[in-house]
Amino acid sequence: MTSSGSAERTLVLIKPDGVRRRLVSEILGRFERKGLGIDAMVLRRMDDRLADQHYAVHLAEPFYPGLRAFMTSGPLVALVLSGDGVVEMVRGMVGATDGRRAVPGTIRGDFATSGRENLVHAADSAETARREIALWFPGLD
Ligand SMILES: Nc1ncnc2c1ncn2[C@@H]1O[C@H](COP(=O)(O)OP(=O)(O)OP(=O)(O)O)[C@@H](O)[C@H]1O
Repeated sequence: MTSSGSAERTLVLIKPDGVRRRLVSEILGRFERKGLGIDAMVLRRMDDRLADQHYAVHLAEPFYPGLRAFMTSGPLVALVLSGDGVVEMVRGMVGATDGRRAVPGTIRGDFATSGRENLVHAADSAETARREIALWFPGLD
């Protein structure tokens, strides 16, 4: 672990498809080469309870049961990235939700062809990032 003081932070997940497809270093490398800090990182599985907490806003969505089954289907990599403006910057690097519509040059645009198995999650606001970091890395300084 490294620490980068009080810079803005975001929570990113390299989803189970990213681990299965051996894209962890590719995805992580993009964030590193961009110049973002890695403040915390772990390989772990999401269980149903954590999925329900992480995706609380999506519990009632028709796609949620499939999303939960996918997100709990294997290990994923959770990480906290830091840097000025990192929340918006990382969302831009990840690209549109549906890999079929994501622009080339983005992670999903380059590597995903699915609306569900889209490789990466990134918090969508500073407030969401704080909530998700507390969920995945309780006690992180
Ligand atoms: N219509 C759908 N069908 C299947 N899965 C979906 C659909 N919409 C969203 N998902 C899945 O649920 C996740 C959360 O949806 P959301 O709308 O928050 O997308 P996002 O903000 O681009 O993605 P994330 O929150 O994972 O960064 C998506 O990343 C995708 O895996």
